[in-house]
Amino acid sequence: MFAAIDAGDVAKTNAIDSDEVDPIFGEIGEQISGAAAASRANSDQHLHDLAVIQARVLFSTPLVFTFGLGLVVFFWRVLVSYQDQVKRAVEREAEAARRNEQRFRALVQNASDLVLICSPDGTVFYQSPATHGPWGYTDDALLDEAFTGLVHPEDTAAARDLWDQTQAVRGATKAVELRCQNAAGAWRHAELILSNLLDEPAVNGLIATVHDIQDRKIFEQQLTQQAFYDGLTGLPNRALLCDRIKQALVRTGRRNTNVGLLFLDLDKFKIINDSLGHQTGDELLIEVATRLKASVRAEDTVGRLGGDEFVVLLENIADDVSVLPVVEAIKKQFGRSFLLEGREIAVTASIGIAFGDASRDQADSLLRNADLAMYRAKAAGKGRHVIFDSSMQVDTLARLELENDLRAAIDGGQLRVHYQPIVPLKSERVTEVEALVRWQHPTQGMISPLDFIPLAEETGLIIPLGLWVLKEACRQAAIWHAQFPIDPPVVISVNLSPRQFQMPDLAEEVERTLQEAGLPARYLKLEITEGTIMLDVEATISTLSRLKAIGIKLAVDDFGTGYSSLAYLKRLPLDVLKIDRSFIKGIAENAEDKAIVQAILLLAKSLNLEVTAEGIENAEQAAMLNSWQCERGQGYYFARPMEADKATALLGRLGLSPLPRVA
Ligand SMILES: Nc1nc2c(ncn2[C@@H]2O[C@@H]3COP(=O)(O)O[C@H]4[C@@H](O)[C@H](n5cnc6c(=O)[nH]c(N)nc65)O[C@@H]4COP(=O)(O)O[C@H]3[C@H]2O)c(=O)[nH]1
Repeated sequence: MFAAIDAGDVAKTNAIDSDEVDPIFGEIGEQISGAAAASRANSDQHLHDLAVIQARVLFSTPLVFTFGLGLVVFFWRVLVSYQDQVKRAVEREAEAARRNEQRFRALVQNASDLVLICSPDGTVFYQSPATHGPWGYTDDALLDEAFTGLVHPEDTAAARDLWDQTQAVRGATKAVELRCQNAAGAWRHAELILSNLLDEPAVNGLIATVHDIQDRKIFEQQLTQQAFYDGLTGLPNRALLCDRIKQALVRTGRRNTNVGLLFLDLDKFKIINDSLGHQTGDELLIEVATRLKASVRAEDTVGRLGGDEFVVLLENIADDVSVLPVVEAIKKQFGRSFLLEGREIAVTASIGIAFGDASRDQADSLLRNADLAMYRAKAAGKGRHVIFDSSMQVDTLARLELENDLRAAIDGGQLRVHYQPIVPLKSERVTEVEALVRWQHPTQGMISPLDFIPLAEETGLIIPLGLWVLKEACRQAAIWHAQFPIDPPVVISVNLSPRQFQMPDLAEEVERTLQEAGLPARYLKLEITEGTIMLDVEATISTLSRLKAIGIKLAVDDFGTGYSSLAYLKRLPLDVLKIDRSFIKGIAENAEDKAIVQAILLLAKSLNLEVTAEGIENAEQAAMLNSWQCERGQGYYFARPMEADKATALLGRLGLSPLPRVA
């Protein structure tokens, strides 16, 4: 049986009766059958399970497939989207890079800066195109050149220094201001910025950026010019002058020398400025500046303090005498007349001189001393120079005091008008009186107008002062007319100063004064000096015409001293020429004076003007002038100026009878 089993002969095996084999085999067989049945059942269960699984699988396969497909699609989409994103990012970066490059290119091409890349030995191996900027170099103009070739010879040392400092330190950036030449050959102010990029593989050189700062430099220079130089003449102004004086004083200590300071003030500048206009005044100042510079050494400083005040600073002055050649040179320059508005005008300057050294002086005290000396020079007459001495400080204080006193005098009733008769030489009767102002000073007594009229003119006090005199004289004349019915009534003559003559409302002011006084205009004569008239003939004609239209008589005072142009003279609406007393003085003994006076008389006749001779001091002069047909005379020979009550008494005594001699 076992053999049949072993041989796999199932049929034979099955045919063997189990009992014949062994009863035990029955048990075994049963057990096996049981086991087989169990096994079968088990198998069936497995098969069933498998079938279930199979069914489940069969049932779930489409789901899995669908799910897997979904995953694939999902991942595909993710992948595609990621790829898109990456692509877009790459494109964006490429675009940004392209734009950056375009921008950089545009910047470099259109930048006004010139950018050079140089090798360590300073040779240019890259040059930005700078054709359109201030530098104007074409693309390769500077290639293979040393970058210092651009730099101004005077700035080459600074450029080399910058190069050495920058080249020594990798990554360093340094800058310096210097001048560089552009393609047209012009030198321009530039800021040279050097960056050491030798460690940068893409560059491997030193970048030199040449940045144009021409405009800024010019602006800076303008600011400096404005701060330290006079805008009109270009000369150092007060601030710079003071600084130079300070420095010069410091140097005196080291060199054991002196500083010499000349303080110049133009004589009569105000008159020129007011009458010929500010533009002409400016022209004069510019010409004065030029002439002053021509009078001194290159190392000396000429400056302008303002107005018509100039200063000359002289260094290394051994003694007082060594400034005199400079003073003479300046005077020589002023010896030539100045051509202003086509006219030759003589201008003089008063010069004050002060010396200083570091041990005792400071800039401002030195200036003040020179200024004081200048005032002394002015007082001594025009065109003079005076050297400072300490006594002048006292005088200046006195002058300041005088100015204050004069202000008080005008308001405080200290002014008086004195009257000097003017007589026809034939009849020697008083037909006219000249009003002459006096100052009754509370402590100094009677002060002559010669001592305060120039000060009043300078300070502008002449305007209120002159108006007061005019009012007082007209008031007095009106009283005399009422008191003494002489026929014709006495004429009152009043002086007008240059400043008064410039008053725009002069004619109106005079007319108002006449009305207030009740004096007819034909009994007022206004005297204007020849100098005032000739300053601006056109303006003079207009002012005189307005006065003439009111009916006032007009006289030229001090005639013969003011270089009148005869051509202009005949255009002026004048009535009288008053010959200056300096000519009358010498007529008896001086042939020249005699000839001048005769010529003036002839001229007056041809211009249809009457003549008054001033300063007649004796009978001989009166007789000579009378014989030359001079109409009128004034002078100590006839009468000195007198107070109003004395003049009133004189007029009352005289009536129409000749004047008794008072001198
Ligand atoms: N040596 C000498 N001198 C004589 C003789 N006869 C008259 N004089 C002086 O000559 C001056 C004549 O006045 P002026 O030429 O207008 O010269 C005047 C005038 O320019 C000015 N002045 C006087 N009063 C006024 C005024 O009210 N206004 C203005 N703007 N100036 C005035 O002051 C100047 C001087 O006036 P005064 O000192 O009063 O001097 C007066 C008078 O006293 C003489 O025979 N010999």
